[in-house]
Amino acid sequence: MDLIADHISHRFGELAVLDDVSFTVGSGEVVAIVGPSGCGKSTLLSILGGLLQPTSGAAELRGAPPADSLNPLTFVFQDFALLPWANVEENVEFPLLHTQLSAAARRAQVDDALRRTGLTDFRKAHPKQLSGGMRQRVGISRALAVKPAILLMDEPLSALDSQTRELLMEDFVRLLADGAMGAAYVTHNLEEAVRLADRIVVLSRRPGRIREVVSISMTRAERGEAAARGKMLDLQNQLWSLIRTEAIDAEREVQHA
Ligand SMILES: Nc1ncnc2c1ncn2[C@@H]1O[C@H](COP(=O)(O)OP(=O)(O)OP(=O)(O)O)[C@@H](O)[C@H]1O
Repeated sequence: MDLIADHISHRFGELAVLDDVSFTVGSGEVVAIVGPSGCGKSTLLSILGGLLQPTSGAAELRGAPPADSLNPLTFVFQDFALLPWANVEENVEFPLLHTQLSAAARRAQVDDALRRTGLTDFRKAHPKQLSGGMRQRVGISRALAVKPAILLMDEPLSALDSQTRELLMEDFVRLLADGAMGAAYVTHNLEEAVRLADRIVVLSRRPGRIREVVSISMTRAERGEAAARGKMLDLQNQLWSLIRTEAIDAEREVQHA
């Protein structure tokens, strides 16, 4: 199943936020979306997920979803968005409650999602008992429970310290390895983009237009190897050189606002 951004433009009143953005997230593909602060990345993700109607253009899904998918597009949020009063398994089961699934089928799906994120032993814990990294694993597990075709991730690791972020990136590499699930991945962090994405959409400052689409030819497994470090840094520098001037302008604009 493909997710298509088809000539998307968006305004909030007078404020032009996105300008004619088109790209495709192919089946099993990870597309990172990077760009200066305020260039419209989160707005674009909301449009892709159907939460917001663009001023013009459209977000479209093409092709059949996986047979057992309850929700082909599923969000993973920066702040985890967990229910504080519910334990881990209840949080993961939550999106399944109003589906046709039997209690036994729900249980099987929750068990599978918990296993894939290493949370089986934490199923009775409450969010406040968990570290930030484990909370985000619950957020990811909840997304996996509906068997999505494409994850929509908005800065999923930015609330985490650098070591936890590294571990979660390894989790993502593992979860994405079989190519069954794709992702649109909004991030400020160019290391995450280079490590996880097949292609990186670089937006200009607001109104966000596509400046460039950078393809990463190495496999994700290769990128984790020490020998790839130099190449990875080159790619990050290439991205930073595309963004830097506009990031400075965007920062000044925010400070003067
Ligand atoms: N609901 C809204 N109403 C009005 N303006 C909005 C709304 N949501 C976002 N904006 C504005 O639209 C612009 C783009 O916001 P958005 O959050 O999409 O950018 P971003 O690239 O994700 O930002 P950041 O990099 O800081 O996370 C910003 O100027 C923001 O203030």
